[in-house]
Amino acid sequence: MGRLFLRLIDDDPELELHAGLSSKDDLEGVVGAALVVDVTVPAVSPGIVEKAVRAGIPVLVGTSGWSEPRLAALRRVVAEVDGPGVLVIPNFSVGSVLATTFATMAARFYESVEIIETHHPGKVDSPSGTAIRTAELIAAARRDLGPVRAPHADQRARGQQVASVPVHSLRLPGIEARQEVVFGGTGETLSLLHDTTAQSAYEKGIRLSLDAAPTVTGVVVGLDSILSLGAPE
Ligand SMILES: NC(=O)C1=CN([C@@H]2O[C@H](COP(=O)(O)OP(=O)(O)OC[C@H]3O[C@@H](n4cnc5c(N)ncnc54)[C@H](OP(=O)(O)O)[C@@H]3O)[C@@H](O)[C@H]2O)C=CC1
Ligand SMILES: O=C(O)C1=N[C@H](C(=O)O)C[C@H](O)C1
Repeated sequence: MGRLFLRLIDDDPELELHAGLSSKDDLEGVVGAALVVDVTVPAVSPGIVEKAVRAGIPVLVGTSGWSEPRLAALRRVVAEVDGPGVLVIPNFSVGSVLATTFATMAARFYESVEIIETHHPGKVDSPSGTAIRTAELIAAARRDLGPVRAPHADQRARGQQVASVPVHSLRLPGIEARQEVVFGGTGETLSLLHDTTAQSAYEKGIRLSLDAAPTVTGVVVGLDSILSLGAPE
């Protein structure tokens, strides 16, 4: 992802790279930048983002692992500093954010829903950030209806529950990223499948996010927040 960002920044005459940092570099390297982009690993992402916010620099986060408790802690830091905002994008693919939006729309109509996410074997975290975000939005859409029905959820093979939604993670060669949200109802199922077949799927969302992030206030989450996803007129 870092390399993809470097290429897109290089291609854009409006943008200039301040510094490209890896795990071996000192974080002081961000000082003086107009925007920090964090595409690292969930274990270090909160520290990087907090450092940038406290240095007065807006942040675009693509790293996974930003569940609601982590976002709540970040909101407190951003409010305390009363400075730049943070744009957190769990998935830069337009198709993925549409699929998550459709899943949120369907959530109130089904008692049962489970998520199957499949990624390349190099992915270090599970469940994926996209699956966590999707499960949390489904639970929020059903807030007055209660948790989803997940029978025998205490058995390990039934997946990890995120906001009551069972999530099953597969790591397989031959796959970039895929998520299927399966709803079960009376005499029917509904499956919403999104497949990322190449990293080029992230390019449009990255360009839009680089444009939007410097002027964001507070903590803003999701590509849907900067896209117009309303129904056609
Ligand atoms: N939002 C989205 O649409 C997408 C998000 N992602 C997420 O983005 C993240 C990165 O993915 P990906 O690029 O595939 O992962 P990689 O493992 O290829 O890259 C991780 C990068 O993080 C760097 N890093 C690790 N630790 C630190 C540290 N302490 N300080 C600074 N940099 C560090 C690594 O540096 P080094 O090379 O020195 O180890 C490396 O450059 C993941 O969380 C992934 O889930 C991925 C695809 C799409
Ligand atoms: O690591 C990846 O590859 C991806 N990570 C993000 C996630 O955890 O959801 C986004 C996308 O699924 C690719």
